[in-house]
Amino acid sequence: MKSLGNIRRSFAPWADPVSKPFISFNNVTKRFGDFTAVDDLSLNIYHREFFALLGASGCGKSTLLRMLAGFEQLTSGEIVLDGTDLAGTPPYKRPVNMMFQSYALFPHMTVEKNIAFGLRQDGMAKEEIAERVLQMLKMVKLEKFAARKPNQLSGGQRQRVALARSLAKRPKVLLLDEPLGALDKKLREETQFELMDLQQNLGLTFVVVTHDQEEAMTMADRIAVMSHGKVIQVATPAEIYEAPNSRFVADFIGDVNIFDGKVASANDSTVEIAVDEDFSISVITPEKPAMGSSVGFAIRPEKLRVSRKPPANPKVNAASGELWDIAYLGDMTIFHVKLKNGKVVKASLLNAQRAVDDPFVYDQEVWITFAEDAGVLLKD
Ligand SMILES: Nc1ncnc2c1ncn2[C@@H]1O[C@H](COP(=O)(O)OP(=O)(O)OP(=O)(O)O)[C@@H](O)[C@H]1O
Repeated sequence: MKSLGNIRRSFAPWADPVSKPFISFNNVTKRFGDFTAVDDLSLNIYHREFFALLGASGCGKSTLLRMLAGFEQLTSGEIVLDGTDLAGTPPYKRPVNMMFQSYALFPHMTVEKNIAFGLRQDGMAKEEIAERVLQMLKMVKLEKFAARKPNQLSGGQRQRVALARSLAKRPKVLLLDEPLGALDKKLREETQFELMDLQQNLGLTFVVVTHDQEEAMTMADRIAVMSHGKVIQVATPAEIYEAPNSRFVADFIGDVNIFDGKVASANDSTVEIAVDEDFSISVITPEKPAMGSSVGFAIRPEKLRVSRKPPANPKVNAASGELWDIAYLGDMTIFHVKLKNGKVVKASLLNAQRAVDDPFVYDQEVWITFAEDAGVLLKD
């Protein structure tokens, strides 16, 4: 797994002030009539990065990819690749290739011919084509299937042919629009890791569009979360999850509890938020919200502790309630706790032990507590 590899751990060109972006979207806008699909968007992607564009349907992520590939003209702004403004460069002359869904394979051609197609069009010598195709077949582990037609393959195999075909021309950048959309869960997960290996071994830059947050979290070095043609946050999966910059991102990625309140006090590092008369939240944050302003506090279910005993200070970072629902999922248990103020919060507990002496039961009075650095302040 890439994320555990030492090489990858130190891969962070975006944090290095001397490294130059490989792809830059500078103030890119795309309008269809009076509808703005991409709105004054700026974004940098680095060489060898696995970059994911994540967002709900219609947020503009495919349009962004299609502009990079050259299938769509910009209304304004520029896209720079490796120091060159791409305006005026037709799609087939760009050093990018787009991987289409598996159904874009030619049904009457064998796997081998499908992979060779682009190379032939480019007029590559026959022997060279044969060599390249074999290399691609090995890479996607389909040597034995070279002579089959697409309809004689499984969905996953077809997907791998589509991948081999799009990599055969050795593009500097591979664009993938929902590449694993057609696959079932298990195959999808396997293919995710294959894609990550390939990208790393070939030293390519991948830009993938997906609406599947788990997929983006698994594969990407960084994720851009998009909404209504704008980028809301660009960060590593861990940062997106642990330090969402907005209510939108906190809510979009994973499960979250959000509390609303007003800023009651603040010092250099800590802000106190009054939620109601029995419950206030002390949070360590670099944010400097105005006194009395309305803010939110986001905390993930696994960061909440559930206990039967009241904590030492029951007014700060602690609230009591009733165990409303218990869902045992095997590896973890999810608790829904209905607080005194009526709000239902979600807490998850890892089942690290097989048997528990004194398990939680429904309707029991419990306390949820959390640490000062367990959640984030949301100013919007
Ligand atoms: N050719 C077009 N003419 C008019 N509107 C378009 C055109 N292409 C896209 N749009 C609109 O632009 C918006 C963004 O489309 P886009 O395909 O980029 O979304 P997306 O985020 O990729 O969504 P999905 O996940 O559903 O593919 C949508 O509201 C879409 O209806």
